[in-house]
Amino acid sequence: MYKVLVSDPLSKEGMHPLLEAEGFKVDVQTNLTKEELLDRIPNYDALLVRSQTQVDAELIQAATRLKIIGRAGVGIDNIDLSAATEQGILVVNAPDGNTNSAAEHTMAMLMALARNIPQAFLSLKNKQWDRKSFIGVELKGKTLGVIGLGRIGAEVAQRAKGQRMNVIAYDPFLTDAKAEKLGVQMGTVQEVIAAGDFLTVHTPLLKETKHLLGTEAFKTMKPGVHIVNCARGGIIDEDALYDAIVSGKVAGAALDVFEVEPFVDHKLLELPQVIATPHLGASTIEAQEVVAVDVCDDVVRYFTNQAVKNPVNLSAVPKEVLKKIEPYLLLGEKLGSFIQDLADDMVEEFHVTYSGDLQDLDVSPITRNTLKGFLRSRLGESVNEVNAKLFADRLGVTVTEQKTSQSKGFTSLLTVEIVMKTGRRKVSGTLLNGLGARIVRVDDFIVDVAPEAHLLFIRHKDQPGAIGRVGMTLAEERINIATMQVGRAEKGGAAIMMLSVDKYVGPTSVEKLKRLDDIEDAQAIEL
Ligand SMILES: NC(=O)C1=CN([C@@H]2O[C@H](COP(=O)(O)OP(=O)(O)OC[C@H]3O[C@@H](n4cnc5c(N)ncnc54)[C@H](O)[C@@H]3O)[C@@H](O)[C@H]2O)C=CC1
Ligand SMILES: O=C(O)C(=O)COP(=O)(O)O
Repeated sequence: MYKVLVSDPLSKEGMHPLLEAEGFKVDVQTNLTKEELLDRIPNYDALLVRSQTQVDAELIQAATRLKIIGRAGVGIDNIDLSAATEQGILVVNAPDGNTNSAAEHTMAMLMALARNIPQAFLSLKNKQWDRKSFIGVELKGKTLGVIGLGRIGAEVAQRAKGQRMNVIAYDPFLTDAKAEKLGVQMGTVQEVIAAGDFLTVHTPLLKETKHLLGTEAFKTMKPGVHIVNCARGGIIDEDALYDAIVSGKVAGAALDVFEVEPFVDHKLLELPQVIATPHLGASTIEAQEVVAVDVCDDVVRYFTNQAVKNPVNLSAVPKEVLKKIEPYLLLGEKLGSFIQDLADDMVEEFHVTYSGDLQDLDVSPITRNTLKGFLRSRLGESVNEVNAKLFADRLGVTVTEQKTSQSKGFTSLLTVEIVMKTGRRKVSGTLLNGLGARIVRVDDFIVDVAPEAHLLFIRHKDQPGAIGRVGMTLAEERINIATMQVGRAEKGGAAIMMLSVDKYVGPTSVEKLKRLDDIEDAQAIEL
């Protein structure tokens, strides 16, 4: 008998695959304290949650019998994925079931915000017939800026078109074809932020999207902009939003999600321009039924030895193979992540080439890990070596794997090349005896740098003073240089600098570098 604990409210109708299957005992206990959960979890084979239960490393460590965690929804930021993977626990989610509900909730919030509906209702409840205080604005003809045009963002964009809004969107994986199909204009993130009369965010919460709308972004927005967040708290900096509303720059905000949840007292709610719901985007009868069916189905599949439909973690590599290729898995992941930071346009092709010793190995797990590194910095932790290829297919990125005998003098060489409409970028890495992983080539330039932490790749003209200007600018930004290499194709021609620095180089500092004389491009790389 497999024991399943359901620790967040799931639709009873949606749980039928599990309730009807033989050999499962389901306990629904949705109000457990952390201590109670820690105490009971060792008795269970499966755990089903939504966003409220914090499945942290402590809980996972205590879960000695647990084989599978099902997240009845999209976001998996309440689950410590690496702790689960380390302990061999499979995590599955339900990525599609609540898309429609979240999109409808976003539209409801957008319209309620434009017409002050919650505020007017509250006033009427307080026995005031006040028609003057709640003059709204129309949506028709206004511009909606959408940041993150994935499942939900795309649905919102289509609905906004129905309201006769103009839609401008930014998503690193947005293709011309998709933009055309949805009838949206494509822009950079800065262009979207500056163009919107209304702005709505639909990205996961990642290192790259944390405080995406912060003090600097608010400065560049249109005065009187309205902001909607039905994705994740933390994408918008709540303190910066508060200040922008108080200063009059932002006319109002509609929030379904918050940096810390749950709460009952929040300073943003003291502002009359803010309307809010307690994380209700996915809370419809329909969505809850579908997401519960999806995860319950996967739990049954897992225990009856069938392939699960929505795996979020776990490698499919046999242990013996894993041992041989393990060091290259990490190198591949780092190279994938490195090349993502070099991509300045939609990536259409992703090629991984193996040479030297690597020719004799089964390299497909390395390719999957490289692809995972590439996609993860944009799509978050839900991308893993199991599902990375699936994500690439969905995004229309062609992935190839090749072996060649040309290892350019290295014992083994792993090269990742991306092809975009605007050009190609390439990075190679190797494992050096005693020194570990190194990046040895970027485009056609030879470098030698450990793929770690904060790097800066600069293309410049080989002219006196260029290096000094970069050094001065970084000093002004209080960024310390740890190592620096320069290389050039020919005297006075194209040249590069590869720096490792002591802290994250933010977009403002990168822009400053790009504006320097003789500097053609600068890219911050976070590994
Ligand atoms: N309020 C609620 O109850 C619900 C919230 N959500 C949240 O909504 C968000 C979106 O969900 P889905 O559309 O299903 O996910 P998705 O994975 O289909 O779409 C996310 C999109 O964000 C894009 N993205 C990643 N980094 C970006 C960046 N720096 N700038 C712009 N775009 C970036 C990705 O390329 C991707 O297309 C997630 O955070 C999810 O957890 C989802 C369902 C319900
Ligand atoms: O699916 C998601 O990402 C959500 O945010 C929905 O969260 P919930 O299942 O309603 O707690």
